[in-house]
Amino acid sequence: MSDAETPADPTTPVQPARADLIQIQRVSIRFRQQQVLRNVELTIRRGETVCVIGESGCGKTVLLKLIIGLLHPTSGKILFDGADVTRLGGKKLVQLRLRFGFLFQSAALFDSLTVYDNVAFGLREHQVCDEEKIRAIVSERLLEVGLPAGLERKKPAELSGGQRKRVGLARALALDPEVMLYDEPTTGLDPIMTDVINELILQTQKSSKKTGIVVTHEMKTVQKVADRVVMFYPLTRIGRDDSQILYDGPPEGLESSSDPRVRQFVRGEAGERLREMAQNRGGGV
Ligand SMILES: Nc1ncnc2c1ncn2[C@@H]1O[C@H](COP(=O)(O)OP(=O)(O)OP(=O)(O)O)[C@@H](O)[C@H]1O
Repeated sequence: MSDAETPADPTTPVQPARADLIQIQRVSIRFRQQQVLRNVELTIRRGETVCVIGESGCGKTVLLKLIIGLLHPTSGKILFDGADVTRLGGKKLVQLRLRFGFLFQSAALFDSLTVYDNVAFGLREHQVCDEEKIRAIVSERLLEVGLPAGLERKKPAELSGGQRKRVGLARALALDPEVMLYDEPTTGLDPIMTDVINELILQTQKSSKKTGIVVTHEMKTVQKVADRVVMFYPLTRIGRDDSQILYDGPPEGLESSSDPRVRQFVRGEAGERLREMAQNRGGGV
């Protein structure tokens, strides 16, 4: 009998929900010669929405993939609700991933399936309910993300970028996950649609008290949805003993951070990078 089938022992007191939902403990990852993360320590608490920011290539997406066991750390541990993700495989890993919803940069929809079938995909795959219930859930989720009726028969190629993101969000929410992972959810959208997606993320997080991790380059997204912001820095730019996390705190504190690298990043000031590029070319700015 698997753990999942073991009947609950009524004499065992119910464990209170663990406040520290995701614990990243001294995690490092290297791809061949390239070290991307080094001794990262980070705890995500249940119910909070954490925005992860940082320069392109500093390892934000790698971090999300480590959390759901798509990548394995070279060293260190990742605990989800007390279970060591790095040791899970097979059925247990599938069960773990069911507790997560993902909205990827590209929305990652199946091109050959209709909007309806895309949103229904996970529910059918994991046989969580019958078709009648699936129909009700799909309609509810599409309504939640503000997509008009009739759109469910279309294919992804017939949708705008913003509509595709919303279908991706509806699909991610279909299984009512505990944790939502968003990887650059507003990239490529116009400012209005960006705000629509930000608002949907905010509503999702607040109404169902989900835990959320949002990888983003958009400071408006950060200001709107984050309870907490974590800023990573590329390993190539820091010393051997320096922490890769430059900032961990509330969004309001970013602008006044004591670290000039944080202030420059959030203001989008390229000063240091321009000087480096000029130096590499052998000239001044
Ligand atoms: N599976 C992989 N194999 C080899 N290298 C990888 C793999 N996945 C990521 N990398 C490398 O790890 C580094 C960090 O990648 P990652 O996608 O996490 O960056 P990021 O911070 O999300 O960047 P961006 O903001 O541009 O999306 C990159 O240099 C990338 O080439």
